[in-house]
Amino acid sequence: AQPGAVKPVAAPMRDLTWGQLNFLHTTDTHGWLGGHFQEPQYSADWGDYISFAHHMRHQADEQGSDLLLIDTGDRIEGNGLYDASVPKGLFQYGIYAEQDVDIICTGNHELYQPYSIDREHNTTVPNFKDKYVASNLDYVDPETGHQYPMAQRYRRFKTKNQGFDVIAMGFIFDFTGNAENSFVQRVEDTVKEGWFQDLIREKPDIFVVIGHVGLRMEEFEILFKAMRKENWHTPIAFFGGHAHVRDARKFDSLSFAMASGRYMETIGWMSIDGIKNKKEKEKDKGKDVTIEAVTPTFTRRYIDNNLYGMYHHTGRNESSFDTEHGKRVSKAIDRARQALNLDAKFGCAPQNYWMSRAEYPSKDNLYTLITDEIFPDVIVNEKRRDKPRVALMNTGGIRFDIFKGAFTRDTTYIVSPFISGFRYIPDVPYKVAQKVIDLLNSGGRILSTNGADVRFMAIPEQMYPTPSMMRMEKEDDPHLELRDVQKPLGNDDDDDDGDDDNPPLIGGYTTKDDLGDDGDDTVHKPLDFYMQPNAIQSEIAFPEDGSDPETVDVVFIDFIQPWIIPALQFSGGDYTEDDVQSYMDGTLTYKLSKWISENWKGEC
Ligand SMILES: Nc1ccn([C@@H]2O[C@H](COP(=O)(O)O)[C@@H](O)[C@H]2O)c(=O)n1
Repeated sequence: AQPGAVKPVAAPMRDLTWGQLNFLHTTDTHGWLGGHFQEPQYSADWGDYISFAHHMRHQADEQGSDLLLIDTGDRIEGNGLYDASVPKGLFQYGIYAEQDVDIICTGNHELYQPYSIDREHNTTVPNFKDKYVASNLDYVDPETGHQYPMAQRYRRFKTKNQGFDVIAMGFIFDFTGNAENSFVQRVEDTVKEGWFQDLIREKPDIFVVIGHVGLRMEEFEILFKAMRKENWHTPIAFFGGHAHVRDARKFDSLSFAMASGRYMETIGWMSIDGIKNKKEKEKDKGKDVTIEAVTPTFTRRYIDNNLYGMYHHTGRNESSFDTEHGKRVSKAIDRARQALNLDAKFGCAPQNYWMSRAEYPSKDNLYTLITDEIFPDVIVNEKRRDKPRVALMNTGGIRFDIFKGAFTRDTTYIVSPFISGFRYIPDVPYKVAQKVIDLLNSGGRILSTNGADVRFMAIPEQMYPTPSMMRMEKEDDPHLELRDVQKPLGNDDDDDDGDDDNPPLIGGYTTKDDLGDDGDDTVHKPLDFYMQPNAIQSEIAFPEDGSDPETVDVVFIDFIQPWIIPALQFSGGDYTEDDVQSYMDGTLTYKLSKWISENWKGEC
């Protein structure tokens, strides 16, 4: 773990089940290679993960099973380690590549900016060579316009110990926000491609389909159906991401999918037993047993990313766990963090502000802080200072909670990593402008049928409800309180009895998935979760007498322009992109850090 990170706490643990073929899975790490400094359960860093994987591979070798490492994208954006350097990712790419990942693919965050697409193409793909798979993603050379696969479309290889014949593919969901030097092919089109149709007729021992795809999105279903149509008997293991949740889904008795959370909080574990290789299948045929009888068994665990759990699962301890390689990488992370001055303090948060652990609006809610205190101060165009305005942003633009205490350079990028700025449409009749926020928050179908799916403004966890989310108590409440749903760890361990042999439960993920509710490796106390709106709004410089203004400036974070224009049109405003202008200089990230340094001056 990094110097200064809180130590993990003891907790009741569930063991890992090993099979013939085993996997460790990371996804949506978003630059959190240093781990979580303030949350004990997620405080291991990338160097620790390297040591952990080393011991787990060793264990696999000893017992003659296999272990493969998977990563399903969104490795960048969301932490100072990536975002604070110029150019972005100066240290991140090299540190990440120290882990020996066996199958790796791309996420949407690698594709938002031309720069990060180029880095993927000229750095990550060469770093991982034949381990990188890009089944529906092309790179487009900006100079020549030449379009070609970002990496190989699939990977076929034999596992080290069991000699399983594996065919692996790597997908990204049908993402449309990618920059022009990339091309994402819709999955429904990829499955019609000749190479795909030929490949799924092959008879490997197992297909491993990885993807930056939420398990409840339709892309994996399309792939599953296309594969099963031509290949009834080969097991398929899916690894997904994007939705930032712990989840597992059973497609049929031979196919299983898991997703492993976000931000280096979770390391996914899947094991498969009962896979038959070619020789065994032939033997069965001799005994007149048909290959239809092959029924693999799948298990899954969501490992909390901390040293307590890593020691537990490897049977090691403080003196026997670290490898030289792991230690070297932890040190490299520390050096990079220092070079980037990530601990530089902008201010002291007077309390915790939660994204979804507190209801919106309420005094502990981070979005309430933004609408009530930050926006009124920072959303100002000096030439239009006195003009009444509504200022809108999407809740998905905020990525993490603010904890009481030091708010650092690192925190700034953790909370607000994007480079989005503010635009506006001047002098919109208020009777038009006032309808926009409701359309963004509840006009889902109206906007979505016009190509602006409002789910994609919200935090990823809310986009595709999982069984955890379904465990709701008040279904018709718009600010739904979910009990027992997965939520990150809290430090509210009020049960603490100080008894280490029987450790008290600490708040954290209590995942429910298609296999049940025993997936988390750490038994947690559940935390509350409140659904948040897709977008939030501040009304600024409105008439003091409480009357409605005639017109307002509609100011919005640039990311939501594709929703704002149709919402205005549905509200009766005849606006197009041509009416949009820049409102002020500076990104949300910059405005936020400036506001904090001016307003949270206390000691911490
Ligand atoms: N410039 C951006 C980019 C993304 N968002 C929000 O993030 C969501 C996607 O998050 P993933 O980590 O799951 O890819 C997206 O739907 C937006 O809500 C943003 O606000 N600004």
